[in-house]
Amino acid sequence: MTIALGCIADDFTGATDLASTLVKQGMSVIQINGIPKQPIALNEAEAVVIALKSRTTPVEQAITESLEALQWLLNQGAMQIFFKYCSTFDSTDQGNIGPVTEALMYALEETFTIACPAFPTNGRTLYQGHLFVGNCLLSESGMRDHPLTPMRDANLVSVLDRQTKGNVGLIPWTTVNQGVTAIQDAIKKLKQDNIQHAIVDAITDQDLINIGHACADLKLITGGSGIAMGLPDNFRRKKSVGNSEAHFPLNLPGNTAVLAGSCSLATIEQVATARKQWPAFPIDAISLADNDRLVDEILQWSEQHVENSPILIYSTASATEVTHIQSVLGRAEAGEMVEVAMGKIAQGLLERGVRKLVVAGGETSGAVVQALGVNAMEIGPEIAPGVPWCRTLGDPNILLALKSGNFGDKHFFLKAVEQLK
Ligand SMILES: Nc1ncnc2c1ncn2[C@@H]1O[C@H](COP(=O)(O)OP(=O)(O)OP(=O)(O)O)[C@@H](O)[C@H]1O
Ligand SMILES: O=C(O)[C@@H](O)C(=O)CO
Repeated sequence: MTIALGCIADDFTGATDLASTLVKQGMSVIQINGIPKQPIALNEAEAVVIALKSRTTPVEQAITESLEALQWLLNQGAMQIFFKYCSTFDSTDQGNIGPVTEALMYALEETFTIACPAFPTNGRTLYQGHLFVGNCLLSESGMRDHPLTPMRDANLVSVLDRQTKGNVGLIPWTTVNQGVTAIQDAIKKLKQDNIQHAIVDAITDQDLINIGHACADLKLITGGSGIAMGLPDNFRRKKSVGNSEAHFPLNLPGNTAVLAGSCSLATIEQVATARKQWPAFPIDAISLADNDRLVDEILQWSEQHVENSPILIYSTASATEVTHIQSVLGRAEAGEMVEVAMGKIAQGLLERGVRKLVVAGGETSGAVVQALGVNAMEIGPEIAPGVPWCRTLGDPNILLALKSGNFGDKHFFLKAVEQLK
């Protein structure tokens, strides 16, 4: 059995977001964390999402890993490749979206692709090439102050142009709104005009479905999870996928914990709400650098509470606090240090009987999933748009919810735990 769609996600929360979108559209999907080192039972999966932690790694490393993932997916028979990045286009002028896209295009001998991060259900829309988050431009949203990829330009044609060797064009909403044939004609015209990348406007789910249908014959599609909504239909038309429903019970015995390493605005609110209900431990990043016993202290603290209640452990801090911490420790160093600590805390929590774990933040989720050695997961019920519960395949046997920093309303952590009852 070969797979139909092969996906490469540049972070772990993004991967579950995409996998959940495909599952909701009736595809059977497995998420694999990292490039598989051994054969993995694909259990008749129609799509595989390989989760990488390549959003903020050095460009060359992101390219190498993405190409390895590509080769693995092609070896499984993938007929189309999807490169998933963040709905807020998280990247820097050096990359990694542009360089990874171009490396994948070269390897696939493809001369054209689209870039569409829109995700209207979560407030990300694209108009005239400009990305909006809710009612403000990306550059005026909380993403302005992201700890690793501050986004200060909302014009994605310019942003992508700075990251690519090829030429970047636009398929505007006036075209997208005319439907599939108009989008296909625009793609033909852009190709004739020697354009290699098109930012594609999208405001509604119907726009995304039409764009997905119009791109049935592209070897590579890039974007957020929204654009994947139309893809299962393309394969269904070719009779290469069926209509599956993913369900598994959320009744695993064991303790429950939430680890938040995201400093995004939605997570800040979610932490503020949950800490009023549950025992909570704030991690001070500067103390983490000074005190090499802090992780052990946190785990000792967890032992006093975790049998009786879900617990929350968070490094989440405001933009002002993060700026201060980064001025003391360095941007990358602070991020890395908190991620390593979160990985060790997650390992310690599993040793203390935690079997249900919510993690907030893509980089944080990557660090935690890698520390726990979770190789693959299947996708279960959604807690909020873009965030499903997942069940690990193999050891350790746990339930995981990997939440993108800015997803979910302020009750998200409480809702996630409520679903376990
Ligand atoms: N208090 C802090 N000070 C400085 N850096 C921090 C702090 N807390 C967390 N970090 C780092 O900030 C980064 C947050 O990125 P992460 O991807 O986990 O969250 P996010 O960007 O909000 O989520 P997503 O990528 O899903 O949108 C991580 O590298 C994390 O270690
Ligand atoms: O697209 C999104 O916003 C998310 O899936 C994500 O990638 C956050 O890291």
